[in-house]
This record gives sequence, structure tokens and C-alpha cells, in this order.
Amino acid sequence: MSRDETHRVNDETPTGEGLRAIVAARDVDTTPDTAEIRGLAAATGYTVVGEITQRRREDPTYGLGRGKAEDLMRLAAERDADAVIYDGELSPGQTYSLGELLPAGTAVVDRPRLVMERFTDAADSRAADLQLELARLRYELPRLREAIARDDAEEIRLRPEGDRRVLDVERRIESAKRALDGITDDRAERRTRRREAGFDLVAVVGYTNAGKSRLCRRLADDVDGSGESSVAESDECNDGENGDPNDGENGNHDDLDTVLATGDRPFETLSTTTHEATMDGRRTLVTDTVGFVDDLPHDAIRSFRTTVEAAREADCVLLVVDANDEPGTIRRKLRTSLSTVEETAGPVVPVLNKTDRLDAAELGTVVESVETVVDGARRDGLPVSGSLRPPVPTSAHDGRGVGDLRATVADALPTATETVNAPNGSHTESALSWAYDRGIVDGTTYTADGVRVVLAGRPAVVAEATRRFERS
Ligand SMILES: Nc1nc2c(ncn2[C@@H]2O[C@H](COP(=O)(O)OP(=O)(O)OP(=O)(O)O)[C@@H](O)[C@H]2O)c(=O)[nH]1
Ligand SMILES: [Mg+2]
Repeated sequence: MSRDETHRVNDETPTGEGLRAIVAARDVDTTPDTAEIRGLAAATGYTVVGEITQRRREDPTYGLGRGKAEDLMRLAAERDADAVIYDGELSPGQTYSLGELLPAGTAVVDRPRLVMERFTDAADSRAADLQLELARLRYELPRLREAIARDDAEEIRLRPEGDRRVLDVERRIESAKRALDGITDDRAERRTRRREAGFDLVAVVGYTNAGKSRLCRRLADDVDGSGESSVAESDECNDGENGDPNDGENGNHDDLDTVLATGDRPFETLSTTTHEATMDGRRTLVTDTVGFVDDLPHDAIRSFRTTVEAAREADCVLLVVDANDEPGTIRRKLRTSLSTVEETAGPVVPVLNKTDRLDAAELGTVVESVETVVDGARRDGLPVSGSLRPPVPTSAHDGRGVGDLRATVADALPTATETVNAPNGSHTESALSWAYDRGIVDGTTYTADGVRVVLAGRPAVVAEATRRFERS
């Protein structure tokens, strides 16, 4: 077994496909709940063949107490595990020490590494690819240094090779940074274009598995009755190397109105996609985003950054909560979501999804949990707390509450109204058709010498329409 295999400081990002893993988790206050890390492991292709949990404070050497770490070693040997998945972040020193203790060849995979593995091959653009490469190299570098420094026995033989590897990783970090700098990011420009075309931008964000994608598909316009939404495109920057960014999302409506998929899996959505949706007559572009999770450097992976940016720049944010979770879990996930988003330009509407499984009393408890977190966010002075609106219960499964949600979004969007009187003529006709195209005509009254038009919609679009009518 080479040191690379033992400590996983290699240059490739292996994925868990076909590998057997033991999950290890520690928590100070409660017995750890491993459901989420197991879900992440399964989504990355691992088969979980055992678990070790511990309730105690952080251990500086192994992340677990020595006794538990030894139990882990024995279990890994007994179950012939390829990897140990640790539910949290391990320092380079802890990664090395645990790797040393485990049977030779057992990889140590902590939460950040697991997420990076999940996102391998998911990048839908060269920029996303480079960002992931950069995150991975930055993560590996201190671990590689640690392994070289600590492996005294082999030091003399391996040091020159180790030094070469460190240099190589450093060079690759610089080169990925340079390549990223060279890619122009046209997302801001695209947002401007979309707004000029009369669309309001809605971002759907929240903890992984909350039901964001399903809700987006519910909200999306079904233009030709085919069950497919009208727009579904990747929001990555356009660098000409996109494959089909919509694989698995665009047109994937087969679960609508049918039985639920068995077994929830986190990180189904790996890049943002956008659908056209009408909210009480208001034309919007609804962006489905990548779910948040705890303990992650969200700015390291581009899809998360794109997600956070979509939330910050949207005219309205839907913050989806899985209302079926336990109150404590709801509070934890909501806090993570709020602190990841940090700040938004537009209002934020919490959406309590999956209410088809709840009775009224249970829903009341969920609302209380959400209010507790919102109050806490206000007390802590989180900038996003000022944008929070009352929560809206929905079910993306059976559609309940979705009508209310559309009305709430339409209400929350910035709106201007204007009444114009325009003379008959081709200028008026073309201004009117321009306004209809942008969905801002609220009513027309024809008179003997012209038409009275009531406009309502995005302030900038209403202003432009008014200018066009005045030129008539
Ligand atoms: N009962 C019920 N299940 C739902 C509802 N909405 C979503 N689900 C289920 O919840 C699971 C996750 O749904 P997704 O829409 O993929 O969740 P997501 O938030 O997009 O998840 P990520 O993309 O992984 O962050 C799936 O099994 C859905 O079928 C709902 O309203 N009710
Ligand atoms: Mg999704």
C-alpha cells in the first residue's frame, strides 16, 4: 500500500462508486444523527457497511476519542471497509493520525472531501470545473504537507518526491486561479437582460432535500401541455464548453403527481437551472439552486457561490424548509440557510414544504420553529432578517398552497402602475405589443380617438413602456 492510497493525498478526486464505507460521527450534546451523512455517502456512491457514533467533546488527535477510534479501526477491518467517512471536518493532523490508525488502505473521507467527491464530474462549465479543482487542491495542500512532515520513517526516501508533489500542487493552484481569472462571467449581464425583457427574478434556495426542485417544477409554466417548463437553462457562465446542463432536470417531471421517489437523497441538484413561471400574471424566471448543508466552505464550490449570488440578486427569494423535519432539525437547517445567504436585495419568503404529510397541529409547531429562528436572526442582527416575510405552507407533491405562494410572490415583487392615454396609430400599436410581450398590460379601454392603457409590473419596464406610448 503506498502512502498515497493510505492518506488520500493523491491528485485525482476519487469518488465512492462501489466502495464500502463506515460512517463515524461525534456530537457534544446528543447522540449523533447519521441520516444526513449516510445520505451524502450514498449520493456519492458509497455503500455504508457500518457506523460508529460518540457523544463527547472534540478530540484533537482523531476527531473521536482514542477508544472509539480503535473501535473504528476494528470495525473497518472486520467489515473490509475501503473508507471511513467522518461527519465533520478533520484537520490535516487528524486526517493523518486516523489514517495511520486504520487498516492500511482505508481512506479517510471527511465531510468537505465527500462533498467535493459528489461534485466531481457534475461541473457544467469550464469555470465550475476549475473552481472545484481549486477547492480540491487547496484542501489537499495542507494534508499533503502534513503527511510528508509526519512520515518520519520514510522521510529520507520520500522527502524529495514529497517536495516535488507540493510544488506541483502549488503550481496547479496558481494555474487554476489564472485560468479562472481569464473566464468572463456574464451572469450579471444576463440578469440585466432578463429584467429588461420584463422578467422578475425569483431564487428558490434552502437546505438540501427540502423539495426545491420539485417546487420549481410545480411553479414552472407548462407552455405546451407537455409537462415541460418553458425555460430551463443552466446559470453557469457561458464559456462555450457547456455540455447539456439540464440533464436530469429539464423535462424531468415524471415524479409530478405520482408516488414519491423512495429514499430521499441530498444533493440531487448540482448546478442552478432556471424555469419560466407566471405568478398572478407576473412573468418571472425561477432559479432552482444547489441545496445548502452544514459545515461546508460554501464559497469553495462554484455551484454554491452561484446559488448564493442568485439569492442575493433576486427580486424575491423563496427559502424552502422541509416541514416534515423535527423542530430542532428545522431550526438548525434554517439557521444554516439564513447564514449562508447572509443578505438579499429582495424579500425572502420562507416556504414550509411537504405539508401533505402534516396535520394542522404539526404545521403550527413548524411555524413556531421558523418564527423562533427568525426572531433569533433579528436579535443577532443578521442582515437577511430584515427581508423576511411570513411563511407560506405548500406541498410540491399535491400542489396545496402553491396558488397562495404565487400570489405572495406577485405581491412581494417591486411593482409600479401607470395609466397612459395614447392616440390611435401604428406607434401606439407597437408600444402596446411591446407592453403585452412583457406582461405589464393590466387593462385597456378603447375610446373614439385612442386607447387608455393601465400598466403594472417591474418599475423599469413600466417606465420604458410609458416612454414608448408618449412617443406615439
Ligand atoms: N411528501 C412530499 N415530498 C416531497 C415534496 N416536495 C419534494 N418532496 C420529495 O422530497 C425529496 C427531495 O425533493 P427535491 O425537490 O429533489 O429536493 P431539493 O431541495 O431540490 O434537493 P437537492 O437538490 O438535493 O438540494 C424527493 O424525494 C421529493 O419527491 C412535498 O411537497 N411532499
Ligand atoms: Mg434540487
